Amino acid sequence: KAESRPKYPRSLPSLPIIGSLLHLGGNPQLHLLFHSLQKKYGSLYSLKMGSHYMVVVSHYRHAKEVLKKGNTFAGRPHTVTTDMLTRDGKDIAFASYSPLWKFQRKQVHAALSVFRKGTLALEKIIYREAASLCETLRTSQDTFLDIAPEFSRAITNVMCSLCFSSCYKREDPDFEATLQYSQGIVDTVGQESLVDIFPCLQVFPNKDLALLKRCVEVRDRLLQKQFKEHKEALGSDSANDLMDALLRAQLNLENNNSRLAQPLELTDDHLLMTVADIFGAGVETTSTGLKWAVLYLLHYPEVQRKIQEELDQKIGFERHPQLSDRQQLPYLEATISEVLRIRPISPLLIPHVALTDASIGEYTIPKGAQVIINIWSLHHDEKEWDKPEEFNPGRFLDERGNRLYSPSPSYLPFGAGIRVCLGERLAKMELFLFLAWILQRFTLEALPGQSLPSLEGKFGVVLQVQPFKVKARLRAAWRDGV
Ligand code: HEM
Repeated sequence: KAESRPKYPRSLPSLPIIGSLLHLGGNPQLHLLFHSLQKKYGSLYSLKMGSHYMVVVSHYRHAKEVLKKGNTFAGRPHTVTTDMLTRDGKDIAFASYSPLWKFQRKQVHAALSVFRKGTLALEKIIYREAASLCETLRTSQDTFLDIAPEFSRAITNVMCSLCFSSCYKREDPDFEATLQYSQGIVDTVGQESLVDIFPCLQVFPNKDLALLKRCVEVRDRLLQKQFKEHKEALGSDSANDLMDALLRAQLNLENNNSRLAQPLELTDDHLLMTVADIFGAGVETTSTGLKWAVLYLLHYPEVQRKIQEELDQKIGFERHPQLSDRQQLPYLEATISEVLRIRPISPLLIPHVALTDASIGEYTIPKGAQVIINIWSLHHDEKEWDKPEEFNPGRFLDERGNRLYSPSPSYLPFGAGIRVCLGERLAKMELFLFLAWILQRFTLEALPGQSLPSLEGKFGVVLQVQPFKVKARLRAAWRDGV
């Protein structure tokens, strides 16, 4: 009996060594390039980056199949840059599926749930930072300001509180170093740079790699300092942040390992890389989300006005917005959803790897294949979204203005399944609270007499916003000394 032959996804032409590189035309906007290749190769196709076999997924049905098929696609590729960043995958985001990875995820998840309440209530930390950000905007309300560093500062401080219970003053040299190394990492990691495609190139001097190395050194010096202080203080009542939680988990594991069928070792490296990961994954993503939101509000002042009307009606001017107001502010919530749709912060997710021979739809996917899920394509699929390039928060609301949670299944800004973003709830809290606080007090304005700043993103580990300036004008109700 003839066995049915495996059917592989259609492939871009490929040459030895360089693979399909010539057919990618050197376009650095990989999400757009992959999106456009669908026209010729269909919604599931393959290509070779150097010698790596990659499958690109552009339809939500296939995407959900990949993300929700247990751990089949829960691997991650090793790359030169991410290995340098994570001490060879000892973190969560870039580590392949393993029992230890599961343990690390579980610990962080548990810690984040605890931190929603209690002394380290994340909500209160965000209020503190939102208040401080509003104060900065108030003092510079007559100038056009680059708001990006202000968002980075605010979110960095939220993450510093969460990870280390520390909060930096503006001038603190450690804080400035943190801001700088974070930017350096965003500029260098995951760009599908040549070193990642051809690891052998790392023997030649490489500017990006040298910068990443310097940034990692600075990060490690600061991490080590926190680690030492936390280890010394462990056991005292003040032990309450993510680093403490992981130190306790490490101790528990050491004490209980003999009872486990498969002993696990959470080394200091794993612990440090987990904290660094949460910090890294938490800062750039959320501040980028805030930047996109502000940029879209400059382009669509009518959306800004509607959010302010909603805030004025539901909250007024006597108190600040709180997390419990979310249900009351569906238009703001819908605007956040629409920002994450139209400019997905992580447009290609993080690459997944098939851990066994597998399939997607009718196609055979060999073990070891990298699977790239093009969220950009999902979020701009014309069959799912009416005029996808139009910014329209209304698409997330029903006719009565109530919030519709998923107008289309083709919406996955945080991924799904076992690798879903660990910080989704925290990120949504931050986006909601920072925007609500800012728009309750200020109206955001673009530079007059000039064309509006570009809505084109720059592909990288996050979809970056090009620098722009904004004036935050205090609204009438707040002008008299609030
Ligand atoms: C608006 C903000 C954010 C967005 C849009 C976002 C989105 C994502 C996406 C798309 C992934 C990849 C999922 C995949 O590969 O399938 C991811 C992974 C991850 N995110 Fe987020 N994220 C955000 C904020 C955060 C925050 C605040 C934290 C930390 C508390 C965080 C922690 C993580 C971690 C640890 C992973 C890796 C999960 C794993 O590989 O198992 N993220 N995020």
